[in-house]
Amino acid sequence: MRATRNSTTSSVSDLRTDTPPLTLGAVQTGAPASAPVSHGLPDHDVSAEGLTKSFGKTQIFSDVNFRLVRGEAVALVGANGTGKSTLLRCILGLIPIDGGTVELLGQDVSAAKASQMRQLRSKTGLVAQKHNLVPRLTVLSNVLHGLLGQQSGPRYWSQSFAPQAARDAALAALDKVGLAHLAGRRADRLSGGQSQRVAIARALIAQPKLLIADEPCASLDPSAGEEIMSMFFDLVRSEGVTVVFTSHHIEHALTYGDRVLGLAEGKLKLDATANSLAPSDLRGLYD
Ligand SMILES: Nc1ncnc2c1ncn2[C@@H]1O[C@H](COP(=O)(O)OP(=O)(O)OP(=O)(O)O)[C@@H](O)[C@H]1O
Repeated sequence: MRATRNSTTSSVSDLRTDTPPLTLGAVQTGAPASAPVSHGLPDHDVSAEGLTKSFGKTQIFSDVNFRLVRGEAVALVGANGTGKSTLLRCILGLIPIDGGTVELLGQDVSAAKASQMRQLRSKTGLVAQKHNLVPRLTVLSNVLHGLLGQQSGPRYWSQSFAPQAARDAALAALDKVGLAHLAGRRADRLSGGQSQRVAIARALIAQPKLLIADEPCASLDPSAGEEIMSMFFDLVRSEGVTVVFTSHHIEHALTYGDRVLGLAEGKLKLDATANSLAPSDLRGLYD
């Protein structure tokens, strides 16, 4: 837990007024445009410049700009329907964008060929609110599914046929989430919290560079949700994975995020380090 928070940052409770965006640009922690590169690779895993997205005639957001530094955990917050999931889908190249650019792991997503997108997806993982496990398959087989982006063919994800190395990796991933003892259980015999742990193991087995977590504990009761959040962030931090997560809990955003991005009224209204914010600074974003 973060010990103290400085609440000197202006409040966002006035987001519905015409006041300028709270801190956008002022406390930006992402790498600046001219940031040096190390080993020929950019030191950010995701960047968006002038990102604009509409569905039909409805503009969801426009001119969104940010950079996510490698290894940081970024909370994406905003009221229902402000476009958080849409932004995550744009980052992953799952839906076309209408303006600007998104760079994912050094690749312009809009310009990527299908083979490049496959490669990118094998380096990214998704943990969603609904865990989407295959109910009739074992826990181990479900975790092996996480290798699908890297290996083709059913042999790599069937518990019976997967190579020993893949099964060992799946067991190791299950061990990390405390569920190795349930490897042989059918997924539909798990509790909600256990299912989400399996989903996390499935995302981690591929050793992703970037993990997107869309409300990872929204379907769980508060105590299971706390356990999942704490375990998930311990794991991703120990493995140095860059994470973008959405949450409707202000405390989760501030506790688990290094940085908070806030969407409101079709704009990125907030980009600030978590330890510069107090809960009251975020309340306006959730209204
Ligand atoms: N495929 C789509 N076609 C048309 N409209 C869409 C589509 N996907 C999302 N929308 C609309 O875009 C807006 C943003 O949706 P999105 O799911 O990104 O919001 P959100 O901030 O993630 O919401 P929540 O917090 O409730 O999950 C909503 O008005 C939604 O109805």
